[in-house]
Amino acid sequence: MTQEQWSNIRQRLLKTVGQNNFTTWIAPMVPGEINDGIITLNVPTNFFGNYVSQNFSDLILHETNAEGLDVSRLNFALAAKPAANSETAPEQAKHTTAATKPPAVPPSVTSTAPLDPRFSFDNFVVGKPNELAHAAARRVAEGGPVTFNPLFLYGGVGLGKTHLMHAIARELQQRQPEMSVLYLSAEQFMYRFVQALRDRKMMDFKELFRSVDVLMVDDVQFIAGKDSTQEEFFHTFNALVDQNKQIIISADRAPTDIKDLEERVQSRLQCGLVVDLHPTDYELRLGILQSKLEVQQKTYPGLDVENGVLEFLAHRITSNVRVLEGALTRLFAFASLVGREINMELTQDCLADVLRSSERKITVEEIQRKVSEHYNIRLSDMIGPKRLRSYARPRQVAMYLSKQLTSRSLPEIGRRFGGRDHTTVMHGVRRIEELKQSDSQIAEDLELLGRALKS
Ligand SMILES: Nc1ncnc2c1ncn2[C@@H]1O[C@H](COP(=O)(O)OP(=O)(O)OP(=O)(O)O)[C@@H](O)[C@H]1O
Repeated sequence: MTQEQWSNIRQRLLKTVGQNNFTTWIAPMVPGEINDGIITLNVPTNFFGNYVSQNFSDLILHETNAEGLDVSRLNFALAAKPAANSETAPEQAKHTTAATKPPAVPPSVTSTAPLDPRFSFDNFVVGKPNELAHAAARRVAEGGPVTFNPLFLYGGVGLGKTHLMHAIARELQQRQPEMSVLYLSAEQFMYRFVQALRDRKMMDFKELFRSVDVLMVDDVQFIAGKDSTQEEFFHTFNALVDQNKQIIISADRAPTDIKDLEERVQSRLQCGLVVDLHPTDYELRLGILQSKLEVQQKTYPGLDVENGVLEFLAHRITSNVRVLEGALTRLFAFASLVGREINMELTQDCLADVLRSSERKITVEEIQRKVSEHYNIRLSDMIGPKRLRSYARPRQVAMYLSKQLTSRSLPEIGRRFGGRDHTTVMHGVRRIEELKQSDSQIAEDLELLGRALKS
């Protein structure tokens, strides 16, 4: 880090922590190296390091990142020589610690992030991939005795985690309006925490979070690597579980797969019910499209969709529900603008970019794996030098499919087949092209493999 960068960070910290805190806690620190996303800060005493770590680390991280530095952790090391100002630090520390105790102020009113009215159970389409998550969410939304705590929902991007969280919150509020339900993203949790530190309102913060009946935190993976936030989250979590209050968490992966999440936090997150939303299948995608179609038709009455269009979209757009939904919205907007009906031609025109980017990229390695499984030979034999027909034919099939289904050139394909020459690949491809016409078994194998790879 350059001197100038550190000086910018210090200036911003001065504004957020105030002159007193700055002189006592920030000014004496001397930055060291940044390694693997960890910045070393040299501090005069262990006590000093602990205090800064507990009270200011998220702020420091935030400002360091704002300066464009890729830092996810702070490491406090004892400075060889006392840093400037350090002699005065312990004395001032006492004052500051005392000063951080806030005056007794009533806790602020519990407020939730606004709930999206579109996200209710009524318009959540259930299929095999999400039925367990849906059932668990429904159970929690009934608001009965707490049976699993926390409920941990996870799944890839755009598979409906936030939708289910909002649906639970809405349902709980409707069934039991007196219940205080706090829904927020993990990012908002962190910013509230940092703000409470800055404004010296930690007591209010703690009281607010410990007084709710249901706490819902979306995208918890966000706090990974943010040590003080994790610590505070851990205490909040424990306090609520102790009081038998329901906690619902979502993340983009399972607790054990969240890197840089403390082990104790991971283990707490797993002690209730962990359910995942699997990637959608064709039937679920079609169901979702049909339900979104009704919404679109209310906005654009009279606009019809030709048979086969929804099926085509469900087949082609497999990445996530958000993209699927966006595609339908765009189709309707486009059709109503140009005054055309929604048929296959319009769909191809209007969604060319989405359809192109959602085409699955098949790799040579995948092809090799599938083909060797199909012919029941080892992958190493397919790539290796053996020339026996029982290896050579599958190898040629794999070369042919690699040419057809990937954008790799012949030399690139050759390199992936044990460093073979491009002429060998060309020969293999031609041989299979010939056999495809004369050998019905080969033609059938190609058809089957092609379909399996594209699905
Ligand atoms: N089963 C479903 N039925 C109806 N709509 C769905 C379903 N699954 C997802 N959606 C819709 O897809 C969009 C994306 O869902 P959502 O925001 O809940 O995803 P997410 O899993 O929270 O994604 P992210 O990881 O990006 O936070 C929303 O508009 C949501 O309504």
